[in-house]
Amino acid sequence: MRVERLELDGPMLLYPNVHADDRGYFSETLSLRDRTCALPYFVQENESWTRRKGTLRGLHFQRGASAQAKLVRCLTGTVRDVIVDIRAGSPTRFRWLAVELSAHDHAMLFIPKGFAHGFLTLTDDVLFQYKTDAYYDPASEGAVRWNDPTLAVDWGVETPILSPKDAAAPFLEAANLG
Ligand SMILES: Cc1cn([C@H]2C[C@H](O)[C@@H](COP(=O)(O)OP(=O)(O)O[C@H]3O[C@@H](C)C(=O)[C@@H](O)[C@H]3O)O2)c(=O)[nH]c1=O
Repeated sequence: MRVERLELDGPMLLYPNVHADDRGYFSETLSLRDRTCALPYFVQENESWTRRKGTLRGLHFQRGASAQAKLVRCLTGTVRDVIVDIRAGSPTRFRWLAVELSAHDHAMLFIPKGFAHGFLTLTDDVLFQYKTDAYYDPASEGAVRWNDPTLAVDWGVETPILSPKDAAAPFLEAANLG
């Protein structure tokens, strides 16, 4: 596993070893005995499929004791993945970063607790997988509007396809960050 630190403290890009041969490849995408970097114990694995390029899911988080660290990756297609530091007291609070994740480069993004997360599909047919270290808890779900002017995330699109819930998400000043 190769680890690439990012400009915010905590998130990491992880590149598992890939054993290629004539048939294709084999890769251990997660092993609890790999001590290359400290990862939490993941209790839930999620998968979402997105039909259309230009679809945006986010920016989402869970509050308090239900806060989730996530390990995310693309199984088919490519996304622009965005995380926003919403950690109380963090010197980089409200800074965001974006990385491209694609099925081709095998990259996984580790997102610690205390980050809001979203992604924009850059291709049709995106299969996205993520593990979380806390269970889904609808009562503690939070969101910030994708185009919040204070955050000013550069998504590279003006009119993404959104769920009704994400289209109506609160702006940062009204959001309950927990
Ligand atoms: C997140 C989640 C949703 N659901 C249900 C609720 C709802 O009926 C349906 C779709 O939920 P959503 O519209 O919230 O799905 P989606 O917009 O894809 O939400 C996801 O977005 C990305 C960016 C994340 O980081 C995830 O943590 C999650 O918030 O799935 C679960 O059953 N378990 C879960 O863990």
